[in-house]
Amino acid sequence: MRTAYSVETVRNAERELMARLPEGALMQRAAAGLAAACAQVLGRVAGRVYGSRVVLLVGSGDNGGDALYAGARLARRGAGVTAVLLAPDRAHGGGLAALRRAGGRTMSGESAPADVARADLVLDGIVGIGGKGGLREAAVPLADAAARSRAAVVAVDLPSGVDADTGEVRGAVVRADLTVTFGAHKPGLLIDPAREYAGAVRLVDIGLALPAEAAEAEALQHADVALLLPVPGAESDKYRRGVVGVAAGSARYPGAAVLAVAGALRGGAGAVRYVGPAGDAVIARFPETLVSDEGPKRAGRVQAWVVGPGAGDDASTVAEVLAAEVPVLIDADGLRLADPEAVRSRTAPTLMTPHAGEAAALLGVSREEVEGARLSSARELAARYGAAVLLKGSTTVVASPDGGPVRVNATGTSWLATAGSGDVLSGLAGSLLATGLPALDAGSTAAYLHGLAGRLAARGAPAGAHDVAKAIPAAWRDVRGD
Ligand SMILES: NC(=O)C1=CN([C@@H]2O[C@H](COP(=O)(O)OP(=O)(O)OC[C@H]3O[C@@H](n4cnc5c(N)ncnc54)[C@H](OP(=O)(O)O)[C@@H]3O)[C@@H](O)[C@H]2O)[C@@H](O)CC1
Ligand SMILES: [K+]
Repeated sequence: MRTAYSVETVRNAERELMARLPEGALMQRAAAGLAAACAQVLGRVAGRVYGSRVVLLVGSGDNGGDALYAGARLARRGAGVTAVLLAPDRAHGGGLAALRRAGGRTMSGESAPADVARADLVLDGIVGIGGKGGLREAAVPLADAAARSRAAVVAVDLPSGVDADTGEVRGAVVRADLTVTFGAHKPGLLIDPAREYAGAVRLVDIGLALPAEAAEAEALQHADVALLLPVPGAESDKYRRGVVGVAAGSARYPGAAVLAVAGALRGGAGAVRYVGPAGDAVIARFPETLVSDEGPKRAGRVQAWVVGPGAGDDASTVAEVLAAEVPVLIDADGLRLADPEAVRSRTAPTLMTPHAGEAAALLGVSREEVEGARLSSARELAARYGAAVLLKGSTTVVASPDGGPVRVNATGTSWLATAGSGDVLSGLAGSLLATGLPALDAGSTAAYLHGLAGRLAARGAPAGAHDVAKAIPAAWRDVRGD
């Protein structure tokens, strides 16, 4: 699990640890890890540290201090290190002295872009967790020069200018190839749009003790998902494995039903019941489906429902499903048709799976606002509806109605932005709900498998939603290491 903590939590842990350590010890740990990472990068881009050209972009806080001390370590190994001081009279004194002792030189910002252009490595120490808003004006030409240069850009703690707590980006920011972060991941390193600017992320342990219950966001990894995946025991029959009901599709959109069933069949439930007008299309493709056209109430027992994909304007089916006392996943048209009060008053878990446009409509804001503030949008929707919310997109986030860390999915790929891919995801997540996984686990596990399946199906070329569904078993095997 990659776990991210808020700036406040990190600062508290830092204070506690600092009180027990000699002054400056934490910064030395950070700088040592940072310098080691930079040395590796230099090995790749310049062949070696000795003789390579390093430019440090140094702001007025401790983030700049980290950069200066790391620069000093690289200078001692023979790198030519130049520190560009954005606020010369406020740069970290100890760091500056260390760099000068090691033979590094300093300069102010104006003539720096030329040096940046010639560098092998640019170390972004403009601002870290103490930053507010995007980059200030003086730093923008340097960030631009770094982006244009062939240098590798390594961000200290965070790409400067991004919001550490939310992943929001307001204004100019540094684009890094690698971010070396200290003590803990920050939510902004896991959530788009900020995540995209961080490049690869490496965590340097500096000994902070972070309370698990204070986590703000977490990203599942293979091992976590492997533990969550339901595996049938020797005693299982199809009913014990769970039956998922899919109420989806319409005469106009039969494909949504087929794709939701395609996902549901690969999500671990023992059987899939389909209810709706697309039964013939579903059976033609998946003869193992139990089909009925008598509505959800009369369909027979299920352990979870999926409602909404391709539903058109069929509000009564949505209402009927919401009245069921089993977990319900609401997607697509169902999100628009569901009565908010009926969702809020449900006693069994509900999982809503909007994309940014659907979330925006439910929140009464623009799509851009949701895309720029994924974390708060998902949390806000979850609180309003008393439901778990899986907000799909460049980073899929899943928020619980009762707070706690959001799950952030790291497996997504832009190849998944294809028609019908959401229908597959809803079937898959509903199937996992039917096996008994809680909504947060079902949603995040489904997003993980779905992302992986998307990658496996695409392998760098366009793939249709049905290809993604077909690749789910391979994703499952990959996660379990079979
Ligand atoms: N936590 C830990 O355990 C450890 C933390 N460590 C390190 O300390 C870092 C935090 O240091 P920090 O607190 O000094 O804040 P930092 O990020 O340098 O920024 C503050 C300065 O930036 C300025 N500034 C603000 N906004 C700006 C903007 N948009 N654009 C430009 N400038 C802006 C602001 O200026 P002012 O507003 O005062 O004019 C202020 O002077 C942390 O990220 C990590 O690297 C490690 O060394 C060891 C362990
Ligand atoms: K930085």
